[in-house]
Formats: sequence, C-alpha cells, structure tokens
Amino acid sequence: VDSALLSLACYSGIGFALCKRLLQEDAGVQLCLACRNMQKATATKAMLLAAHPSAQVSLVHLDVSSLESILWAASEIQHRFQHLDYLFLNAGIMPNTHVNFKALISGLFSGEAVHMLSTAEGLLTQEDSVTSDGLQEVFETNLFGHFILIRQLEPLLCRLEKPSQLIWTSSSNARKSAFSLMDYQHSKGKESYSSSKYATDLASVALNKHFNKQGLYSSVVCPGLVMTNLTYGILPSFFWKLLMPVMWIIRFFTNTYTLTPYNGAEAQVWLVRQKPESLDALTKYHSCTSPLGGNYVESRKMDVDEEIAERFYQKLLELEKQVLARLTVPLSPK
Ligand SMILES: NC(=O)C1=CN([C@@H]2O[C@H](COP(=O)(O)OP(=O)(O)OC[C@H]3O[C@@H](n4cnc5c(N)ncnc54)[C@H](OP(=O)(O)O)[C@@H]3O)[C@@H](O)[C@H]2O)C=CC1
Ligand SMILES: CC(C)=CCC[C@@H](C)[C@H]1CC[C@H]2C3=C(CC[C@]12C)[C@@]1(C)CCC(=O)[C@@H](C)[C@@H]1CC3
Repeated sequence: VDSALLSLACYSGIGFALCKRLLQEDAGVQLCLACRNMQKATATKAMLLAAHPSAQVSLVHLDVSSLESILWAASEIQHRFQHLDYLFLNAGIMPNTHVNFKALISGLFSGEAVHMLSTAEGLLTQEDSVTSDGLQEVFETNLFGHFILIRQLEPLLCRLEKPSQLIWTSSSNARKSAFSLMDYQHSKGKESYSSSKYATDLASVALNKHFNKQGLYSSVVCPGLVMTNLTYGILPSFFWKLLMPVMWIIRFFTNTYTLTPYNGAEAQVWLVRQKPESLDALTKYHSCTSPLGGNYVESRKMDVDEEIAERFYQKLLELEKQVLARLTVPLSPK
C-alpha cells in the first residue's frame, strides 16, 4: 500500500469518532488502527466496515506503554505501508485521578470560574506508576511511546515530495507550571497528566523545527471536555449524566465543552483538510462547540518557549538512546 492514515487508540472515545468522521469525509482512505486490545479493535473494524463496506481498514497491535510493542508495531507498519499521510497520536490516560472538591467550590465563586472549568487548573491530581520499561506510565503512554513510534516510522513519514502530518491530541489541561525539564517524566509531582500534555506541546514544536525540511509537519489539537472512558474515570458516568444540564449552561460561558466525541474530533478533521505547510508550529487547534451545538475550530497561541522545546527534545533523544540500548529482548508480536 502506498499511502495510509495511521490512528492510535480507536475503539472508543475521540479516536473512534475520528475514524468514523474520516470515513464519512472520504470512504476511500486507507485506515490503519493501532490499538492494544485486539478484541475491541476487531469489533471496531467490523462497526466501521458495516457503515462503509468498501473502506480499507487494517489493525496493528500497539501498546504505547511498552517499547517492545512499539518496535514490533513499527516494523509491522513498515512492512505494510510505504508512506503515511497522517499519524494521529491519540492514545492517552489519566489514571487514579482525585478531584479537589474544596478548590472546585471556592473556584466557582471566584473570577476564575470559567478558566477553572475549562482547564481544570488546580482541580485534579493523579497517582502515577512505573512501567516495565522503568518509565513513568503517564509520560510513556501520553508522550514518549508516541515519540519513539514517530522516530521508528521516520522512513514512512519523511518524504519531501509527499508531506506527512503528525496530529497529537493534547489538552487545555496542559500547563507550563506542571512541567519541569529537571523532572520531565513528572516522577515527583501529582499532576502527571498536565505535565505530559505540556510535554506533548513542547515535543510538537521541536519536531517541526527538526523535520519540516524533510516534509514532516506536527500539530496539536485540544478536543475540549468530552464524555469518554477517560472522563468516566474521574467521576462515574451517572454523575456526568446528572451534570449534563449544568454543562449545557456552561457552554454559554466557554466554547470548550464539546461533550461528545464527534464534536471533540472537530479540530483533527479540520487539520486533515489543511495544507500542513500553512500551519503555525506554535499554534494549538481547539475543537469548540457553541451553546446551540455548532462546531468550529479556534487557533490559540501555545504557552511554549522554543528554546525549552529544543532542550526537552534533546532530553527525549538521550532517553531514547538509553532505553533502546537497555532493550535486549528479541522482538515478537504479543
Ligand atoms: N475526554 C476528554 O475530555 C479529553 C481527552 N483528551 C485526550 O484525548 C485522547 C483520547 O482520549 P479519550 O477518547 O477521551 O479517552 P478514551 O479512554 O476513550 O481513549 C483513550 C484511548 O487510548 C488508549 N490507550 C490508553 N493507553 C494505551 C496504551 N498504553 N497503548 C495503546 N492505547 C492506549 C485506550 O485504549 P484502552 O481502551 O485499551 O484503554 C483508549 O482507546 C487522550 O490522549 C486524552 O488525553 C484531551 C482533552 C480532553
Ligand atoms: C462541570 C461541573 C459543574 C463539575 C465537574 C467538575 C470537574 C470534575 C470538571 C470541571 C472541569 C473538568 C475538566 C476535565 C475533567 C473534569 C473537570 C475537572 C478535564 C481535565 C478532562 C480531560 C482534559 O484533558 C481537559 C481538557 C478537561 C478540562 C476540564
């Protein structure tokens, strides 16, 4: 196959909505779904094919929290495809999250209520763990695993005559103050999600600097607040259902309450229609929904210093060297 579109984490949430929307736009695309649960992935493929019988959908096993799995998936993808037009870096976790209800209530009565409700600043903490690769799980899953995959797929992504686009799912919860170059895996703090999403923004900026001249472009999207398994891990789904009328009211004050995966995928779908050369490396593309439910994309400047982005990129390269050197196991599919 000459060209394809590779999407990570597709059987639920924003990833699944994205696949459906891409096939609605163009049923002729070659879609490759990279997922860690092959049973769910097979069911997803069947659902996509039921709606688009002539679509070309393939599956590859990928667990972005395991280097062995990433290397195996990358070599499998290189066997199957000669070029990737789009790579959607969408897999993400927010494990063991605690809500600070005291901060939520006092924040609601402050001048910062809308900012707090759209960014969750000061509201959430996570308990992170360490993966079998010896890395912080949130960092490896949300950023580093994707980074290694990109590096392994360079031959399919870097072709000057045919540009490729990396599209990362970041978050408006990404926060500079949660991230530190000294502890970029966030092993000491309690805001691993915010840190990993800020690290995503930094990585995208640096990747543009290093790869644009080779025909590879990177962009970052924010899907807004979307009801998915990720948000059901923060509060139970019945609680979110009770909150739904309140959230429709909040839509009058902020356009980031996209709420459905379909709405949340708006910026990703919009980016596919853009010429990558015309995009600004320091801009984040936000999926937005109006109070009446209309979708649109808003561009906002990232809170990123290009020099920090470069220093972080060099740290990622160093870590890549270390972990690949440590990996002695022969590669085999799981
Ligand atoms: N929901 C929201 O409000 C927002 C979400 N986002 C981001 O959107 C992205 C998609 O999340 P969303 O759709 O909300 O949530 P979901 O939980 O529905 O989707 C997350 C996906 O990531 C997959 N995943 C997690 N860990 C791994 C792994 N180690 N290897 C491979 N796949 C993995 C999950 O697979 P599995 O089912 O096997 O766990 C799942 O398919 C994430 O990056 C998230 O941070 C950003 C802003 C807001
Ligand atoms: C909506 C009301 C009235 C109550 C819910 C309070 C919080 C649980 C909720 C408020 C802002 C939300 C939020 C997120 C999670 C749930 C909140 C903290 C996210 C962090 C979810 C994932 C993301 O990536 C962010 C974009 C979300 C930001 C807002």
